[in-house]
Amino acid sequence: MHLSVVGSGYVGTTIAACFADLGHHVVNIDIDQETVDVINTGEAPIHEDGLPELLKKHAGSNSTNRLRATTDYAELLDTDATFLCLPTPQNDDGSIDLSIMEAGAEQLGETLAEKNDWHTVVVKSTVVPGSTEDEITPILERESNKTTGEDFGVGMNPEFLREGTAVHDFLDPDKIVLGADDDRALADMHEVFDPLVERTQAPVVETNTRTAEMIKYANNSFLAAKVSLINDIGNICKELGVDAYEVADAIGLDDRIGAQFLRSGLGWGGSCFPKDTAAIRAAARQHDYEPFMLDAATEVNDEQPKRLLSFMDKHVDVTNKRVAVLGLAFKPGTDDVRNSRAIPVIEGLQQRGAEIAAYDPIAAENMGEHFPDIQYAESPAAALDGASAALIVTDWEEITSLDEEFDAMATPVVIDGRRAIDRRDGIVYEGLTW
Ligand SMILES: NC(=O)c1ccc[n+]([C@@H]2O[C@H](COP(=O)([O-])OP(=O)(O)OC[C@H]3O[C@@H](n4cnc5c(N)ncnc54)[C@H](O)[C@@H]3O)[C@@H](O)[C@H]2O)c1
Ligand SMILES: O=c1ccn([C@@H]2O[C@H](COP(=O)(O)OP(=O)(O)O[C@H]3O[C@H](CO)[C@@H](O)[C@H](O)[C@H]3O)[C@@H](O)[C@H]2O)c(=O)[nH]1
Repeated sequence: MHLSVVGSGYVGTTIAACFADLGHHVVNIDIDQETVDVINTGEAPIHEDGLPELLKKHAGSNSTNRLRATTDYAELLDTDATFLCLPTPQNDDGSIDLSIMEAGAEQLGETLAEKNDWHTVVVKSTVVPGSTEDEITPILERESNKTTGEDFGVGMNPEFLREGTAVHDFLDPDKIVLGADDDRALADMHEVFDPLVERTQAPVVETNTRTAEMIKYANNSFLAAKVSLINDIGNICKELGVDAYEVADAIGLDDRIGAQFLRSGLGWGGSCFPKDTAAIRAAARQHDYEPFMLDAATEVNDEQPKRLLSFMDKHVDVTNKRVAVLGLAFKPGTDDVRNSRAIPVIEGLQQRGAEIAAYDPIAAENMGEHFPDIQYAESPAAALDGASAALIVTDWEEITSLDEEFDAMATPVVIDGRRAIDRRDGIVYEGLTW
C-alpha cells in the first residue's frame, strides 16, 4: 500500500520506518525541515534502538526508497491512507490539548479537498474517547468539503510501543487495535496490518473509534497504577525492614499479577504515563466522576522523588555541596527527558542549595534545555568525584556497573532510586524501597 504518516517524532518515524520494512511505500510528513532532511539522508532524528538500520535500509541513498520524508502535505494525495502521529500534550489542568491535532487535521482536510478517490485517515495519537468522532472528523469534513463514510474513512489505531524498544515493540506487538466506525476504513486498516499479522500472529481487536481510544488510556493507566501500587507496597516494605524486590519476584509468579512492571523505585515519567493519566482523570472529572485509584496512583508517583531526597537529607546536608545525579533520561535506552523523575530530583537539590553534577550517556543535551545552569559531567566517575551524595535516577547499564567510582566521593552517600547497585562496605547506601 501507499501510506502517509504525519509527524516524524518517536511514534511517527518509528512506524513510518516499520511500515516501509513491511513492504509499504511511505511518505513521512513533518513541519520541521531539519527532521525531514535527517530522515532523507537515511539517519534517525531521535535515539531509538534499531531505527538507524531501518532508515538506512529504506530511506536515503542506496536504499529500497520505500520511505521518504517531506514537509509538503500535498504528497499524501498519492497515498491510500494517512496515519496522524501528532503530539497530544496536556493543558495546565491536565486535560488533553488537541490543538496540534486540530491543526494537523485542518491541513490534512484542506489537502484531501483535492483528492478524487477514497482515502482513509487513521488517528494514531493518544486522544481521549470521542476525540476522533467529535473533534477530528468534523474538521476533516469541513476542510475537505467531503463526507466521512462516503468520500473518506476514519479510523483509530492506538499505539503501544515503548521508547527504547519502539521498533521491536511495533514489529512484535501483543495486540493490534483497529477502531473504525465504517467498514471501508476498517478494511483499509486490515490491509495495512496484514503483513504484520501474518508474520507475528498478533491478535487483532476490532472495535469502534471511541473504544479504541479508551483501550489506550486503560492500558497506560493500568500499567502506571501497577507501578504505583508496587511503589506503595515497596515503601511499606522499607519501613517494615522487608526487601520489596524479593516480595515483587514472588508475587510476580502469580499469573494473575505477572512479573512485569513490578520494579519499585522513583516511579514513572516519560511522555506518556504522566500526561495520559492526567488526561483521562480530567476527562472523568468533566463527567463528574472522581477517579480515586488514578488520583492515588499519581499521588504515590509524585511522592517518590521527595522520599529519595528525604533519605539523602537523613545522611548529609547538601547545602553548597556537590551532589551527583546519575541518569537523566526517564528510563534507559532513550534520550527523552520529558517528565523524567530527574526533573523533580534536580529541583529539590536546587532548593537545598546543592551544586549539581549530572551525568547521562545520551540525555544530557535534552536536559540542558530544562536546566542550563547545572554541571553536566562527561562520565559517572567525573560526576562522583568529590561529591557528598550520589542520587541514582536512571538504571543505565553504565550506572548499574559502577563500583569503585563511589570511592572518589567526599562522603560516599548513595541513594538508589532504581535498585541499580548493590549495598557494600565503604558506602552509605539507601535504597528507595528496600
Ligand atoms: N512517544 C511514545 O512512546 C508514544 C507511544 C505511543 C503513543 N504515543 C502518542 O503518539 C503521539 C505522538 O507522540 P510522539 O512522542 O511521537 O510525539 P513527538 O513530539 O516525538 O513528535 C511529534 C512530531 O510532530 C511534528 N508536528 C507538529 N505539528 C505538526 C503538523 N501540523 N504537521 C506535521 N508534523 C507536525 C513535530 O515536528 C514532531 O516531529 C502522542 O499522542 C503520544 O501520546 C507516544
Ligand atoms: O517496573 C517498572 C516499569 C516502569 N517504570 C517506569 O515507568 C515509566 C514508563 O516506562 P515504560 O512503560 O517502559 O516506557 P514508555 O516508553 O513511557 O511506554 C509507556 O507509554 C507508551 C506511550 O503511551 C506506551 O505506548 C507503552 O505501552 C507504555 O509502556 C518509566 O519512567 C520507567 O522507569 C518503573 O518505575 N517500574
